[in-house]
Amino acid sequence: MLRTLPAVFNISSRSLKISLCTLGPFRLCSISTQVHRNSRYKMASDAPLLIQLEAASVAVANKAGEIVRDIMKKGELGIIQKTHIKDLQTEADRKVQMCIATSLGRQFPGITIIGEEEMEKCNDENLVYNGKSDEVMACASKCPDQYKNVKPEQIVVWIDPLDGTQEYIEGLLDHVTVLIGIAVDGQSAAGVIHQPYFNYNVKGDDVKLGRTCWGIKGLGSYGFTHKPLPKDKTIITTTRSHPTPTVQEAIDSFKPDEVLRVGGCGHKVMIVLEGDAHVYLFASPGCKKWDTCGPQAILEAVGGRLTDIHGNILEYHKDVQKPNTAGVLATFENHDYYLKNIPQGIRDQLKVKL
Ligand SMILES: Nc1ncnc2c1ncn2[C@@H]1O[C@H](COP(=O)(O)O)[C@@H](O)[C@H]1OP(=O)(O)O
Ligand SMILES: [Mg+2]
Ligand SMILES: [Mg+2]
Ligand SMILES: [Mg+2]
Repeated sequence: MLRTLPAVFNISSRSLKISLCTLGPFRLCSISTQVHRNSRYKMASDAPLLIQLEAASVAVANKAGEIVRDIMKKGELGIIQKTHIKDLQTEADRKVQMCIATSLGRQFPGITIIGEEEMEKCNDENLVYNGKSDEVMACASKCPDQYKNVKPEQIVVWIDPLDGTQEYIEGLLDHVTVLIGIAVDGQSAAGVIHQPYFNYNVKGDDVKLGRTCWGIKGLGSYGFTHKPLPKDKTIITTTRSHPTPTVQEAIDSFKPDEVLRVGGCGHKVMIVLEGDAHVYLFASPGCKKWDTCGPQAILEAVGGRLTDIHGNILEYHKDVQKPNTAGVLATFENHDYYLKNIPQGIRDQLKVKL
């Protein structure tokens, strides 16, 4: 398997060019496909582009959840190793990325799409989906002023087709999420966290499997409920499958009453959003921009924050360094209190590389 860096998907007006950067000599693989001048896109309601893109992202994330469940049901995960033993990829990672990237790329020519996995030419039109969430489209009139006139060239869509691959492989299915982040002028603006296995171990005929949470900064976040955090203790959520001594040292510095060790960036941000942990702390460069762009928008749309461990706002323009080299700190409230708590020794170990 070619070990690749993320593909950058630039969709020009008439053809779809996929440039793949590999660890070896740079390989430009351009696949020209007639991009449907999507009449629906042209004649679409006069909802702002950002609203339409978020609506399409919610809809395609639900479709992606079906793919994730179908592949698990079939049991042929097609696991391969990327850069190291804890950096795996399955057929679900590959297929979901193709589904989301192709579906959004065809509907919204001119946007930039960056995915975690390598892109191959779409070989199955059943993967292409151009629905839009009614719930999101109904918010068109409430689109925040700063996003009303956003143009395609201002947008970068960050796709983590399957966050929590390690846990998916190990069968910890409720740790798995599908993440879509929408950045405008390099700043996280909107996001989708889809949980394909939400409720999967709840019995009952009318139990709905799967859940999609979404949010737009300046508008709000939907699909979950937040309960007040306990005042008499500190609960931290952090990695279960990528621990390092620095990650542990940072956690110890908070003297937590409880540590929830679970997989997935999206899953841990959901834990913070729902009020089950005061802080998500990952003092490691392991997370990438596709892990954080979407969850950050949803969190910030309800007053939370997601920064690196120095408190810097993460950048999401198309040329940004993909790894979040200075870690992740996410809170629903009191972000500065937790930031101040991180020892200088930890900060010195995790430098920002833009
Ligand atoms: N060392 C690493 N190598 C590869 N991916 C990592 C690493 N650390 C974190 N990640 C990515 O960040 C996510 C959050 O980390 P964790 O689950 O350990 O809390 C992981 O699910 C994984 O995303 P992905 O599963 O999409 O590859
Ligand atoms: Mg991965
Ligand atoms: Mg991920
Ligand atoms: Mg992933």
